[in-house]
Amino acid sequence: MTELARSRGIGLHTADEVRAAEEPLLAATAPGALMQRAAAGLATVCLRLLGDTYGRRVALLVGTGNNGGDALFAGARLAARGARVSAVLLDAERVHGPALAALRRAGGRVLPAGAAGVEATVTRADLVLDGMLGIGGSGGLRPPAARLAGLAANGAGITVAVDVPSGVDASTGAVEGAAFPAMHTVTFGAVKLGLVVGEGRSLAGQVHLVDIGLELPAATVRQLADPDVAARLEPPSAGDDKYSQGVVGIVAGSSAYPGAGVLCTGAALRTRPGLVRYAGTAADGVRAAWPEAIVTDGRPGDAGRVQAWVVGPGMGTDDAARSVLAEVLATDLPVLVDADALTMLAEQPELVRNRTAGTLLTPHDGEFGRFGAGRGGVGADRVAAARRLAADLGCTVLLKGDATVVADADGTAFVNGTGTPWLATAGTGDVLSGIAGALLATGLPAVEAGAAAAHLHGRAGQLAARRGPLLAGDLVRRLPEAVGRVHGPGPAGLGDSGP
Ligand SMILES: NC(=O)C1=CN([C@@H]2O[C@H](COP(=O)(O)OP(=O)(O)OC[C@H]3O[C@@H](n4cnc5c(N)ncnc54)[C@H](O)[C@@H]3O)[C@@H](O)[C@H]2O)[C@@H](O)CC1
Ligand SMILES: [K+]
Repeated sequence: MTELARSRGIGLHTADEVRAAEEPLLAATAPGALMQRAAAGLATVCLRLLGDTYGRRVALLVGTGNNGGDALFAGARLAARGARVSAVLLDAERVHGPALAALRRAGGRVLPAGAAGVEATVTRADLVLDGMLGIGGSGGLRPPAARLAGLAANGAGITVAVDVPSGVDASTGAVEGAAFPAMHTVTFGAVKLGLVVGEGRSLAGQVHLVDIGLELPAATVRQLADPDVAARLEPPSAGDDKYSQGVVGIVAGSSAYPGAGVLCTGAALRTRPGLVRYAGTAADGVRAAWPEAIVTDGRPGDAGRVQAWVVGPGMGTDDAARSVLAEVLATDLPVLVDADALTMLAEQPELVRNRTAGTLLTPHDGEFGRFGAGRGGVGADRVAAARRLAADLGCTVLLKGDATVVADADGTAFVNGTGTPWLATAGTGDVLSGIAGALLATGLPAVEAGAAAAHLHGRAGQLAARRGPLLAGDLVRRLPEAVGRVHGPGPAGLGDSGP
């Protein structure tokens, strides 16, 4: 197996996939065995978070399904270790019977959601365990559940979600109304896609995966961690020369606004310094900033041989820009299309429909909405949105966001884990394009180049933000460190494990 095939990243799964995988396992194991595995893993994480358990107050928010059962069985384990555990039942008539009995046997207290002492119980708890809704939840939280989520948010305790924060769609990360704000989510059998994308990402906090023996199908959506990105970013070998590491050509910026050209070219150089070419009207600015680049103020065809193109950031949308875009897309080379080039492409999508080489589109939500398949906006299911546009155009779409999504026309997708809110700054998109273009030129498939670039970009953002507010230029300066970081010995966890 190649290094790349081994480094496939962490699989992300939908609620339906998890339910389908549970069925045969439930049939093959003793009744209740899976729930005990889940509860044991859950209790272990809670014990670790609590530190000293004896006498600590734990509130369980208990819904009507198996998610509530997990919380109750875990609560019984914590009570057996000396914690003072109270279970708040959303519906006392519909609750997992054996789990409730186990909590009672262990000395736990039980009260209905409407009881007078609920507010104090939840807000003063050292740890609040959210077992209201798991993968069986749908739609927004109903009022009693929404109220409990609000109390937990205002309380002082550590908030821990069981499997998925209640109110978050486990498959999409969408939230309708209120949701439980978890500092930690203990999830069973597989990392649910909704924990790492959309609103679910920030509501899930740190994700802990408990193995309960599920055998899942190969994931169609994955998240790269540092070692996976390192495998896609081979250092040059002894036989390499400046041409053999992948040469990217950049068309970005303009004479009036050279910044995008400078940032994009710099990012490409700092990612893959072998050789970067630039062609466009920001030539003077790029030459002054990056003497290492080979620069022409002519057309792309005058730039010399490249293995991939980046076209778009700050290039304008006039007739000259349109003809440059058409020239680049008429090549049989991989092309990254960003910013102004996306605006032009949305009016002429036929320019990419029949391309045979990889085409990577990198829209933000506004640019996404300009395409036919993007009308109506991105919506709450960001992975589905990226897949829709990719399938419509027969290309690869990198949809920027808090958790950037990269999707291929065949449905293969990645969700990035390293994004930081600091990246919402002018010029950071130009940097991302430079990184992804440099990786495209190494021969990586567009979806992989996009995913690895988003990861590196986020890492550079995390590193730069440690010193305070970041500018796009700081990202370029931090790129060598980000590359070093992914090659380092860090643990192979979810991609957001920090700088
Ligand atoms: N199937 C299994 O063997 C295992 C399941 N596990 C747990 O079971 C969970 C799934 O259990 P369930 O399928 O029982 O489903 P849930 O426990 O997620 O919730 C289902 C219940 O919630 C109610 N509900 C749905 N939407 C609601 C809303 N918006 N507001 C209020 N109530 C709502 C439904 O009426 C139903 O009674 C998993 O997330 C996991 O925590 C784990 O114990 C591992 C093993
Ligand atoms: K939950």
